[in-house]
Amino acid sequence: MGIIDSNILQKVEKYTQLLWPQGNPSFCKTIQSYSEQLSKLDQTIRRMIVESLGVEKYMDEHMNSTNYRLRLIKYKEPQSNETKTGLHAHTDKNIVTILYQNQVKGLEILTKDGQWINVDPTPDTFTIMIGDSLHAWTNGRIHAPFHRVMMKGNEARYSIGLFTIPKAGYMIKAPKELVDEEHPLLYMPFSHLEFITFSYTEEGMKCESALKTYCGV
Ligand SMILES: O=C(O)CCC(=O)C(=O)O
Ligand SMILES: [Fe+2]
Repeated sequence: MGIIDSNILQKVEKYTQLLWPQGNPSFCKTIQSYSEQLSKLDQTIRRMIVESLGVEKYMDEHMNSTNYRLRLIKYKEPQSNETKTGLHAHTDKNIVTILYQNQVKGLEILTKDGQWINVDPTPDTFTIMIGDSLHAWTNGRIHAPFHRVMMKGNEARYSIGLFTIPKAGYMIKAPKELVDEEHPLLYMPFSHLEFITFSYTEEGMKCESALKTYCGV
């Protein structure tokens, strides 16, 4: 289930009507309040990234270039001793993803030296993932990791992801201050929507990095 603009109550109410035509105020309030609070965490993280790269002059442009989408996901228990893939290995295509989950393990991240490691968050932990669009905007300074969900055992896994997404029409382009001889431009400017569309094509799905294939220099 995916809710666009989940930090805006009217948008959540409109979506909720599809599931509960008579309305569900408690669901709406919970979703909106969760999204609003985590959007502040997202903004803190992005401000820290922009500052740490010394490109504060792009702060407003960057902060105003995004929307939020909330996704609620259920991974069924395999009900056998075999490990089953819940979600194939991928990089997120957006800016930042903030994940929260129940206490059923399954999320794995590929380290830069090629090892799959388990993510095992405590109930008071969020997992923050950088997506391809922020990786490209920082001209590769920040890594967007491959991750996947592997299910075993007999309990379902639930996760909730808040995805920060570039607004339609916004062109993702690394600030010129992040491009120099030591750091040549890695990706041509691109539209997130067009990149997503490419990533779902046969070519986009079979290449190792949809981002590199789509707009790599
Ligand atoms: O369920 C999770 O923990 C990961 C979800 C995820 O990677 C995604 O939706 O892109
Ligand atoms: Fe993901």
